[in-house]
Amino acid sequence: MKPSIVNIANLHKSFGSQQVLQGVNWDIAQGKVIGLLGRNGAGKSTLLECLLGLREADSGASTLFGQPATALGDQVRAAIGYVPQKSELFEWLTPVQMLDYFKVLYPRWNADKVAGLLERWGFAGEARHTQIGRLSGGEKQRLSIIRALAHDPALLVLDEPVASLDPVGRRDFLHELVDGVIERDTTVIFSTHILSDLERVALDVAFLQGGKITLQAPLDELLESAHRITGTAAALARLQFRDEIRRQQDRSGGVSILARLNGQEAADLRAGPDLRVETLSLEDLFVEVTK
Ligand SMILES: Nc1ncnc2c1ncn2[C@@H]1O[C@H](COP(=O)(O)OP(=O)(O)OP(=O)(O)O)[C@@H](O)[C@H]1O
Repeated sequence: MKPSIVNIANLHKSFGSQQVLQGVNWDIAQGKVIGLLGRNGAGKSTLLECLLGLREADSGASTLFGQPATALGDQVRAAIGYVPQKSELFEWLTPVQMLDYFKVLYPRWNADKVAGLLERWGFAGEARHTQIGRLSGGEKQRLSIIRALAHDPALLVLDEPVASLDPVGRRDFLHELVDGVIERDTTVIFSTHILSDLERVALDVAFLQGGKITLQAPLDELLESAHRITGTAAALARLQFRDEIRRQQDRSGGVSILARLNGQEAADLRAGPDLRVETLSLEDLFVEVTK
């Protein structure tokens, strides 16, 4: 079994009376690539910040590489790459100056990789000597990603990394993630709302809902096994599932169950009367799980 890189135990965080994280438990093994999903305001950024020790939780613990996130040693710090939702780059420096500044801080800085990414990601010409404050939102985001990848981190945490990228920028980023990062057994956690991107790179998905990770599974397995079963309350009342995700009743009295089924279980249900059994797209699944 691969070692655990991130371990979160019973993490709570409130802002005033608003309880955002309500007992998050999450264990992430080395080499996992996880897409973190949740509705706007679900607490994804808060969770990623608490996970990294950048924001103090009210209770509970987060450990990275076995060390408390709030007291990381230099070696562990140097093994982490982070792209925040709003990048805080040094606006008065140029991209080259900013990267030179960070280079000194990281023993494993990969200068060849940085040069290649600058070249391919739109910083071949003038932009590399333009003050960062004058770059567009997408250019700043690319730069923030370059900075996070530059030291070949063992743990990469990305908070909506592609939100301001155009389709070409997103494709370039996904390429880099698949070829340059995931292949090296890097552990990656990234939050996103762009589900099509997730289907291209995420091996696992985790849903944050109601302040907890309510579901985590390999994406392909989940898409294959997740079914929505609908029918009358009477027909569904009899059904019990080994792997039921949620069960709810709508206003008209109809019931819908979201459950993970194997092929045989789905076929048996379909053969019975009064039930509708459907597989779900990732978007449908997102809607169902985060209701
Ligand atoms: N510093 C803060 N002070 C007060 N409330 C905050 C603070 N940071 C976050 N919140 C609140 O906590 C909740 C979760 O915010 P968070 O940014 O973690 O959500 P998110 O899942 O990342 O959302 P999105 O998908 O929109 O980026 C929101 O309701 C937000 O308003």
